[in-house]
Amino acid sequence: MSLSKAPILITGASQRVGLYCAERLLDDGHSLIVTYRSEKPGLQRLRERGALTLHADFTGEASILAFVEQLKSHTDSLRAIVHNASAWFAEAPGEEAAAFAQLFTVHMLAPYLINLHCAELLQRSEQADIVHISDDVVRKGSANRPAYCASKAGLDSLTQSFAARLAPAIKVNGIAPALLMFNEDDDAQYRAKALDKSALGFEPGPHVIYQSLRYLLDTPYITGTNLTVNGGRHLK
Ligand SMILES: NC(=O)C1=CN([C@@H]2O[C@H](COP(=O)(O)OP(=O)(O)OC[C@H]3O[C@@H](n4cnc5c(N)ncnc54)[C@H](OP(=O)(O)O)[C@@H]3O)[C@@H](O)[C@H]2O)C=CC1
Ligand SMILES: Nc1nc2c(c(=O)[nH]1)N=C([C@H](O)[C@@H](O)CO)CN2
Repeated sequence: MSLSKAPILITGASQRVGLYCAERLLDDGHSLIVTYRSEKPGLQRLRERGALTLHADFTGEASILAFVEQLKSHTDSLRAIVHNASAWFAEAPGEEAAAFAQLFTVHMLAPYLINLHCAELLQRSEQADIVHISDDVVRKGSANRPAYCASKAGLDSLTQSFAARLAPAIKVNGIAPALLMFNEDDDAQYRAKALDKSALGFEPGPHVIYQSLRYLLDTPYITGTNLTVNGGRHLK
């Protein structure tokens, strides 16, 4: 499938924030390519709306580079890359190294290799952006999920490095959310505790990430920046 104008690529867009932003970008008239790891109901709607859905499980260098080759067989340019794919879990006792490797791969190695190998596609677009979806938790660290937090901290470093390396043709920025959307299995106690951590105290939902993404895509003079979208967690 060859796409007309330079598409936007969002990784991990089969559900939740990625799926929501994909729908909004289609509403805005963008061509869209999304990656998914497992087939989910929302993907069919994206396909019906003309998005190209590519399967990708970022498990290591080979699978990441295989995805890049698959992507390049469908398009020779990109308007933007949104690195949204992510895993969020605490390392299980005895499985710490495997967990760290998995989180490093999805949050750092995949954005790193995709940016390196797809910069040429972005350079063919008049406006070009890379957006890394990070996490406000990097600000203070995480006792419960140190490996997750470290991998997101590494992603923040990549934001600055690629911003310096790819300027002026490509802007590179991050978005650092705190609580956006609860997961189904989050109980009432967890939800109350999480809401109490921010000054604004509510679950914002995925629209605040779309608003942040729209701002970064539309503003020509921002690069190397990490937008904090945390409801004022740093105030408490
Ligand atoms: N939700 C929240 O409250 C917050 C989210 N964030 C960040 O915002 C972004 C979106 O969050 P959310 O929508 O909750 O994300 P999800 O937890 O729903 O994960 C997004 C997608 O990433 C995919 N994924 C996971 N591992 C891999 C992998 N190895 N290779 C390819 N794809 C993979 C998942 O695929 P599959 O469906 O197969 O599991 C999933 O569909 C993430 O980067 C997250 O870290 C930050 C702070 C708070
Ligand atoms: N990939 C994911 N990352 C994160 C998630 C999630 O569901 N998937 N959720 C959070 C929490 O909402 C946290 O911000 C508040 O407890 C963090 N990252």
